[in-house]
Amino acid sequence: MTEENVGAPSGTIKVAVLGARGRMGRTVCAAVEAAADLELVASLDAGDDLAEVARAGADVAVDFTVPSVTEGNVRAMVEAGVHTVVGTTGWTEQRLEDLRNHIASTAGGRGPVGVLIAPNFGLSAVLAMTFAAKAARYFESAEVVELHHPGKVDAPSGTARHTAAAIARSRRDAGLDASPDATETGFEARGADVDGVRVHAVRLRGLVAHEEILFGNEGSSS
Ligand SMILES: NC(=O)C1=CN([C@@H]2O[C@H](COP(=O)(O)OP(=O)(O)OC[C@H]3O[C@@H](n4cnc5c(N)ncnc54)[C@H](O)[C@@H]3O)[C@@H](O)[C@H]2O)C=CC1
Ligand SMILES: O=C(O)C1=N[C@H](C(=O)O)C[C@H](O)C1
Repeated sequence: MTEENVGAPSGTIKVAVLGARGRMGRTVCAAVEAAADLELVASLDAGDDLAEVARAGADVAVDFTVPSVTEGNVRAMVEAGVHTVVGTTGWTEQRLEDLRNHIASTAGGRGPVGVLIAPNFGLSAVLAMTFAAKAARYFESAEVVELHHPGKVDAPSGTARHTAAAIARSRRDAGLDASPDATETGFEARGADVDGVRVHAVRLRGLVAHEEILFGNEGSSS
């Protein structure tokens, strides 16, 4: 075995895609079909039978569906012993905790099951979240603005929620107080409160996905 293929899978990985007719699902199907070491064995969308994933012998399922169904899908995959990668947003801390408990209490006939849930796989988004968490401790004020296409069903975006939660954690660890805010009326114009960080969601035809992370101190904002 050469150094390059240490840890590489010994054979082709069989992949099922849930939400296969959607924007991301179609992209994932195309990427799987283009990869030499992956095989697309099932492409499911709304109304299809999830049991097809196990019947097709999938090793891994990729879920890009909608927030209202993703948790049920993942539970079904865990019960079928299929590892799952989830890009679908809408997960809350409570839903994640419930899923952890479900995984722990489900004896998978095919051994331990891994589940990866990420609201964004984009390099720029992951770096932005990392840098935001680092910067947060140095600023009195922090707010997040996300801008998306009008077909998006959840608000704020999963990425914005994740960003705000990371900023909030960093502020707590640094012992910072709440961001200053003298608002007395019109709270509905101040965005969602995610762990004490205000998050604003814009929906505009022509946009795809953007995020702005704003920090401010007296005399210095970015
Ligand atoms: N993690 C990431 O990097 C990214 C995450 N997303 C998230 O992924 C999700 C999907 O986004 P899009 O592809 O743009 O949405 P979309 O609306 O284009 O596709 C969703 C698909 O799921 C299908 N679906 C609905 N119920 C289903 C069920 N019970 N079983 C199987 N399929 C079902 C729909 O028919 C549709 O084809 C959203 O939550 C979005 O926020 C989107 C882009 C990147
Ligand atoms: O629905 C989308 O389009 C996107 N959703 C994800 C999110 O909610 O963060 C990721 C990206 O913003 C695109």
